[in-house]
Amino acid sequence: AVYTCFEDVPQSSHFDFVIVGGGTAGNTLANRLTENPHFHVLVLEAGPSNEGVIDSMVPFFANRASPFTPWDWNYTAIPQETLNNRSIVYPRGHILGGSSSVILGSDYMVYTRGSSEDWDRYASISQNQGWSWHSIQEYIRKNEKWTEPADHHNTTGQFNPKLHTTRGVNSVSLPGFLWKNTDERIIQTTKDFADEFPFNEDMNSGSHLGIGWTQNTIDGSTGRRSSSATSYLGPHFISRKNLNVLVNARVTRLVKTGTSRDGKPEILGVEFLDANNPEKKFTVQAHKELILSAGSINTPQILQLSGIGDRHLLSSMKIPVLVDNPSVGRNLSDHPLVPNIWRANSNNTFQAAQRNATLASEQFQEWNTTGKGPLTNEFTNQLGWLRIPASVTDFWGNIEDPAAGNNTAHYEFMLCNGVIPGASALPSSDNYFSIFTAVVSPASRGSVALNTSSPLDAPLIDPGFYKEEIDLKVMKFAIRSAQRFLTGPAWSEYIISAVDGQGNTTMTGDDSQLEQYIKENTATVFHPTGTSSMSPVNAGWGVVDPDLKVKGVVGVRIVDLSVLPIVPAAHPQAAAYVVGERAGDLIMKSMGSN
Ligand SMILES: Cc1cc2nc3c(=O)[nH]c(=O)nc-3n(C[C@H](O)[C@H](O)[C@H](O)COP(=O)(O)OP(=O)(O)OC[C@H]3O[C@@H](n4cnc5c(N)ncnc54)[C@H](O)[C@@H]3O)c2cc1C
Repeated sequence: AVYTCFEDVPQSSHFDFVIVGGGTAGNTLANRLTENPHFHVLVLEAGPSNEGVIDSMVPFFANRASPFTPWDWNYTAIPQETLNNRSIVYPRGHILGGSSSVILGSDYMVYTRGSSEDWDRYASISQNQGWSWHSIQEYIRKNEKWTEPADHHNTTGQFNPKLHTTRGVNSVSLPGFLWKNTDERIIQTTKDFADEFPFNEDMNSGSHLGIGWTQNTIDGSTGRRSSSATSYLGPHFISRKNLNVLVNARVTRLVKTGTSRDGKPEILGVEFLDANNPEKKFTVQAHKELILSAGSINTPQILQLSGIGDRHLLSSMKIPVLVDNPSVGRNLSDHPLVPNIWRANSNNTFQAAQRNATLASEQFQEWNTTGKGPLTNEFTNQLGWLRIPASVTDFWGNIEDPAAGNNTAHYEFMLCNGVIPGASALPSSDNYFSIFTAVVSPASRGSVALNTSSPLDAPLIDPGFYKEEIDLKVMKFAIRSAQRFLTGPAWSEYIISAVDGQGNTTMTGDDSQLEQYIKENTATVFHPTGTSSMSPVNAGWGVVDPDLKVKGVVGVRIVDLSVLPIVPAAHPQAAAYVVGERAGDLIMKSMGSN
């Protein structure tokens, strides 16, 4: 069951596994471990329950769940020199379901598995074939539950049914509401410009290049978002006697409980604050393993607060050093994103309901009573995964191509029928079309580090955008590519003119004007990864072994997106689910339980 008060949690003295963070990967693991009725699991989640949070249920209200709400950690990144010293908002889910429950403005419920080369690179970096594309297919099948889109439209040619299954846990669907005015133009342009913008029937095959229909974590039968909380903690799972979830429980540090025979600290305890009783610190101990699933920002923060990290940083905060590991919090990779907006000759865009309260209310009623209509969708019906063509000579100079291989994208298009509410300021009049561009195989790296020794203070988050100039070059190419896309004949009567960005910058100017446009308008796609990276056993770097056990200690694994060494060229919630599923498998096997 889900509890709001620690005293109400039964068997509070005996838990085999304690999972810190009821997010995407954490809830997946909690579900799999409690398939064994003898394993008692406690999940400690800092945020509130997702029950009744309408903004987290309605796909099109996704942007309202974050930022600056109780369901968000409300982080801001440190000022980025490369973005004219701007500090950008850096949302993270603070709610049961974690970041799979909050989806803001420019990012959605997009379900993308990445390219096969991304996963094969993880296997190669970690020297463990269990992370290869071939090996993770079983976890994709355990995760995905394909559902018909909410409007039951004919989906022939919009996905490849052979790649999908209805047997998993987490609902996935195609768009449940079609925007004919833009859907048809986008697909037509993949025919008109087939060389540069080829159509891809299903970008989740492992070969993701091209433009195709977006798959989302939405349950088409209800028109509602599917998160790790609604799926893996759904009614027939959360009723298990051995599955206990405590919300409003913020873990402040891990606690050493002993020393192993080979002299390593054994860590099975956690200290946490219960929002109902903020004066008191609680501790709880796992009997078998402690799992950190607090996500790419909070997992390294908790490690550092517990004395696991770079000794120079820890000493400067007067935190006793348990394990000196400079890799903790380093190696962050994320996707920078720029919204590109054009005035459109249409009155059938997102803006119609934004400016008409009666229409907005009708759309909500339709969603609420029938599970149909425009609110069953997120914001993009089509995505593109694209590369700098080999014909562009001298693009990379001496720099090694940062993509995982020749079939992996350098940049992405998210194509939207208007200005997305919350993602950009809504102009007071007219209608729009937008293409969000993102650098999806970045060379730059950032970091997460404690700002103070207080667990209640936000860490310093540095996404490191454009630290490597090549990423800026890729973004320039991506925006010009978006402009080329709209020169297709399908758009000639539709696109009126490009709209200026923040700070009166324009995307249509020369190289240096375009650079200013990028610097003033870059945000994050919210995909930080790699801050507790896995590395080969006995490597001189990295935070966890390929079985996700924390190096240098006994008792703790990390099970969230922070363990993947590089952000995939994908929206990474599917990857977080894969990490949760594989961790379940690894732990069950190590306990002799399957
Ligand atoms: C606004 C937004 C939109 C996104 N949109 C998409 C998308 O459309 N498609 C996609 O594929 N990906 C998307 N992502 C990225 C994706 O959601 C994340 O990469 C993924 O969910 C990460 O999973 P995780 O398990 O690593 O962490 P999370 O799901 O973030 O889970 C971490 C959990 O730990 C909890 N926690 C943290 N610290 C503590 C603590 N001290 N004590 C107790 N609990 C703690 C958090 O509250 C949270 O519930 C989005 C992310 C955000 C923030």
